[in-house]
Amino acid sequence: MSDPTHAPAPGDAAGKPFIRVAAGVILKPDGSVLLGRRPADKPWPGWWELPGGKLEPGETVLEALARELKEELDIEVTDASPWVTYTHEYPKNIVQLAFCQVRGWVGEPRCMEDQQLAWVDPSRTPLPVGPLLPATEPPLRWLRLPDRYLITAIGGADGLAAYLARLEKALSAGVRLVQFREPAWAGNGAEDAHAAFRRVLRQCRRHGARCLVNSCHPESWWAEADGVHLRAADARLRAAGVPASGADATRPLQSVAPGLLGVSAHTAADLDAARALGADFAVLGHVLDTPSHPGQAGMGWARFAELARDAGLPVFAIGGQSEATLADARRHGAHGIAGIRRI
Ligand SMILES: Nc1nc2c([nH]c(=O)n2[C@H]2C[C@H](O)[C@@H](COP(=O)(O)OP(=O)(O)OP(=O)(O)O)O2)c(=O)[nH]1
Repeated sequence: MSDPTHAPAPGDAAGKPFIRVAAGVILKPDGSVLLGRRPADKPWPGWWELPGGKLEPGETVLEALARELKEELDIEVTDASPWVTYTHEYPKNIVQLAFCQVRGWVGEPRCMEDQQLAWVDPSRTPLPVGPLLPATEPPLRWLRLPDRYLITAIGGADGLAAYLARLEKALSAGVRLVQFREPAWAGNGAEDAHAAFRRVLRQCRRHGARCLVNSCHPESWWAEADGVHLRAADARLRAAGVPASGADATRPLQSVAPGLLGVSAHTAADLDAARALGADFAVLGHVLDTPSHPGQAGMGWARFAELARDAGLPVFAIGGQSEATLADARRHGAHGIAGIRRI
């Protein structure tokens, strides 16, 4: 779980200068990311960061990003999308960093400002470079989150064998993040569901995938999983310190469920709760119409983008998502896609 103190856009509350920065998460198809070492003539000399710089008056984030990457690295950006906007308070200023994923560019990045460059694999820690700027650590951690999140819908004991076969296919195809969520389990009840959860967990682990458990399941199961995924209402209660029924909201979540923390969100208030709890990511939707919410129109991509922009943490799009929508999701600020049927 991440440090919950980094709320976005606190303004100039501490009386410190507030600066806006566009930073490029320049990704090669193999997942490696480009880091730069700050030159001697800038603040924080010698520290490693993502290439980028301050917005000039009247510039959008993507305009500033394109200008900075041309000036610093001599590349032309051809494919960039907003990712996470994150605010960090330094001793002397407050910096709001709009991290953008860059997957297309023309030219070979080269040092134009006397900085040093290195392509690193973010999944290999510690990274083979010197210290990172404090606000550069979260995006490198977020890059270790898969971009597809599969949620189970087994239904009951009768469907388990067929589901495990489907899960095997998804894991073989590269799915590395799964959520066990069975709010309406049919069969012999909780005991049966617990056995199914353990089967799903074992199968995920055989593939090196992580499996979270939804907070609709007993808190006593949570520590077995690779993390917990809180329903929106549970996250709001916990963020407010109100005990949820059957759960001890006063016990720190990290001690009940070590590992990843995901939160479901439908509104800005839900995303605020996710951030307050230090969630690793949120799942926001539903975006497009989906059979799991018949008759309820999706929020659409424009609203999704607006909410995700202020979330301050990685956001998965849910509702009508599939491989075919991943590019759209990224264009609108999503970290990735989540779903039951087509992930
Ligand atoms: N580019 C970049 N800046 C970062 C990162 N993490 C982080 O805390 N920062 C902070 C450091 C600085 O306070 C600020 C960026 O300012 P900068 O001095 O590099 O901006 P700039 O390139 O426009 O430079 P200048 O006009 O001041 O010379 O953001 C990061 O990963 N990338």
